[in-house]
Amino acid sequence: MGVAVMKLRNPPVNSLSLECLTEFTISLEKLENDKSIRGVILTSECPGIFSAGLDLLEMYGRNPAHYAEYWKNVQELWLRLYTSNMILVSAINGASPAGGCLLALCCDYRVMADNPKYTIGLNESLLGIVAPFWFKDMYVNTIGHREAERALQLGTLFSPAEALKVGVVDEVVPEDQVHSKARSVMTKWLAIPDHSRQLTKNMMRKATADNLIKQREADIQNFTSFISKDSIQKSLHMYLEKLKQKKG
Ligand SMILES: CCCCCC/C=C/CC(=O)SCCNC(=O)CCNC(=O)[C@H](O)C(C)(C)COP(=O)(O)OP(=O)(O)OC[C@H]1O[C@@H](n2cnc3c(N)ncnc32)[C@H](O)[C@@H]1OP(=O)(O)O
Repeated sequence: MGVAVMKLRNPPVNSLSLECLTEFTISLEKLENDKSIRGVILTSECPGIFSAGLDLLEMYGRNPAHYAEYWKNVQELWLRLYTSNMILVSAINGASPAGGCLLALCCDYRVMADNPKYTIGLNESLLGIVAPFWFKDMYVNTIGHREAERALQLGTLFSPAEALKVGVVDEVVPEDQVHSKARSVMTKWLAIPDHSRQLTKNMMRKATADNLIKQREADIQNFTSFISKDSIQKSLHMYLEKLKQKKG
């Protein structure tokens, strides 16, 4: 029925390394250019993890040129996903913090597995970093200003039930039904004529995408100088140590 399933596979946690981001963007571009494909189901092949978000090791201990290159690719993937003409449905079958949540938010519909161990949200402030304006814009578009304001400041990671309540996801289903539900949602969306659905999507999303497009270079500069700061590098170091210690 012209539907592709994209499975993220970058063990152990599907972090979005530079290589992973680049491959993702290229695959998406290929699908976008394949006229037989009308929809994509985005999911993960890593057990229990949808995506751990941006790769912290791409943002820690590197040089400014690397940070700039990395951020340019983060922007590129986001723009492609957010403005895709295809129907995107995410089957969120695991934890989905920060950049993982960002991927899901780009989709037209989000189905999440009902497992309280899986959380989702933009938790950047917990890491001592700040979600950029275009992450924030998409959050506001999805859950409204007040909820986004609170969730962004607190770095809230929502359980599936909370995520459903606040509107971060559209549906929560038993874990073994995530993929079948994503497929049935896709079938419903495929019944809508492409041209009217695409024009409507574009109307809803264009202003948010244009907001980044018109200041991409400044956003890269801003990221590079922010992430290069000693204080921010220290925060990332502490966060990485905390992740290690968690293992015991
Ligand atoms: C204007 C400036 C703007 C700046 C904005 C920058 C925006 C950033 C957005 C982001 O996406 S930042 C990344 C945020 N991600 C997280 O906070 C997730 C952190 N990870 C976790 O919470 C957990 O790892 C998990 C995903 C819930 C999985 O838990 P699990 O117990 O299954 O695995 P771990 O033992 O914790 O991890 C295994 C292994 O993977 C490493 N790792 C985890 N997450 C990342 C990551 N995002 N990047 C790189 N590496 C990661 C972890 O350190 C372990 O490594 P080890 O070597 O095996 O110890």
